[in-house]
Amino acid sequence: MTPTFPPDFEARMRQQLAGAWDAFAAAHTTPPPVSIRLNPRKPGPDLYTASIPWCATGRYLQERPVFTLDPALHAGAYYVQEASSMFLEQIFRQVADTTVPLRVLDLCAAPGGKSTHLSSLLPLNSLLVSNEVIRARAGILAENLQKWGNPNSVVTQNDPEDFTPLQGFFDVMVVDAPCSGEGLFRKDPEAMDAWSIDNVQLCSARQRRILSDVWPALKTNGLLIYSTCTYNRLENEENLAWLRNNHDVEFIPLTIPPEWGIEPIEEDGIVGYRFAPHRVQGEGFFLSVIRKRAAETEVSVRLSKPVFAPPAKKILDQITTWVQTPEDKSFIQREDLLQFVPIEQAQAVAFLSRHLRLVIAGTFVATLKHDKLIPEHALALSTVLQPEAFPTLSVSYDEAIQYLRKETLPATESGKGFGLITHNGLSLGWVNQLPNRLNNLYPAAWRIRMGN
Ligand SMILES: C[S@@+](CC[C@H](N)C(=O)[O-])C[C@H]1O[C@@H](n2cnc3c(N)ncnc32)[C@H](O)[C@@H]1O
Repeated sequence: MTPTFPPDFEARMRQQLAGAWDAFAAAHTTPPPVSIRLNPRKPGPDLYTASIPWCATGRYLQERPVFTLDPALHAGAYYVQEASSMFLEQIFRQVADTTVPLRVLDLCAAPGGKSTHLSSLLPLNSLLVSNEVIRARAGILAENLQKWGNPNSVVTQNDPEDFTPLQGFFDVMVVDAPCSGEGLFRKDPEAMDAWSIDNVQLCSARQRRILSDVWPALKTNGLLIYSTCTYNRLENEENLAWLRNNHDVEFIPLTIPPEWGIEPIEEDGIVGYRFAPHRVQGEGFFLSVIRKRAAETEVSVRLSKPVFAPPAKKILDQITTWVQTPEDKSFIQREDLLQFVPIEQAQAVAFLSRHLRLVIAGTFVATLKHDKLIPEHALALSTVLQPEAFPTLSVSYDEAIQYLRKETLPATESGKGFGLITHNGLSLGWVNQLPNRLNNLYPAAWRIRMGN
């Protein structure tokens, strides 16, 4: 049955879509497609049925499995994401230069759909700063990026205005702005109750504020990717026109085969792309790529004194055997926590720590407890874990679920000390092997609660 759309929304969309309103409304009576994006650096699950044309690792599923009960999801082998959003990939295929390390900001990043994608699209010696202003959501973002496992991510929890002083720091900025969410009405019909013209206006004004705050942090010739999951002009075309009127910008066109069903928008010098569910197999989405032409000064990331202490030699000797290619990593110690970042980005991360609230700086390796190193969960999920460094305990599906529920597993014959639990070649986390049982070290906050 066609949903009852908010009357003001329907009236506007009828006008905006001209003759296509009936097809648009009818698309809201069909179930939203289920799609996932595979992690190219982890063994993939054998789940997919069809590829998503604009994303090499995107797959449509025939039906929605119980994702929570799939160990591969918890291991970061894939991310559940609606298909239109995966279009981000085309910018990195067509416009951005990914042969060199890039500094990228994902400003409104939680829960991490675009950030996990960006982290795979960027060279591993790049720096991805994934930011989320709301504290609880920043925690979920950090969890998802740790599961994804790439060493190029930093998670921050800041207001957009905190980025204003970082002049010319970023090569690419993604602003996936908080919006009125018209494009999610099919997936989340309750979003219709929150919709109003006042809220659209409020969102549009907030988006302009966000863009003004972060604009100085983009380099000259740097790319801004602006996206929303809404259809109205106020939050899309009119915000782009406002950007063009207030800043020296160039809109970048992308090459899009017509059969993809994406609607290119070109008017008055602005260029954008609209996704609607009667034309694409995905939800409503809008995206535009903008190059900054104005000359921007670049902040110096050089600091007079080192911010982070290097670990003691004895510790370093041990943890460098736990990761692949330790020579291209910079290891640091923050209180009892040992972590690493790509060596090329060490100075930039130290600089950021002076300006931003870092939730995660690189990959957590271990915690120092009474002179003993306890491996961190993030290391188990890291794509650069040295697999030979720890004994592995390959478990069945039922045992994997037991482990992910943080239940105690029976002892094995394999030895004592820290061991890596794996299922279908994917690392799930650590256990401490004791003579009579395996002590389950899965993070309590991440455990599966379903069905308990
Ligand atoms: C569309 S969602 C981001 C989705 C995310 N990019 C992804 O792909 O998974 C917008 C995000 O902006 C955050 N947000 C809300 N108000 C904000 C503000 N004033 N400034 C910056 N971000 C804000 C929300 O908490 C939300 O996480």
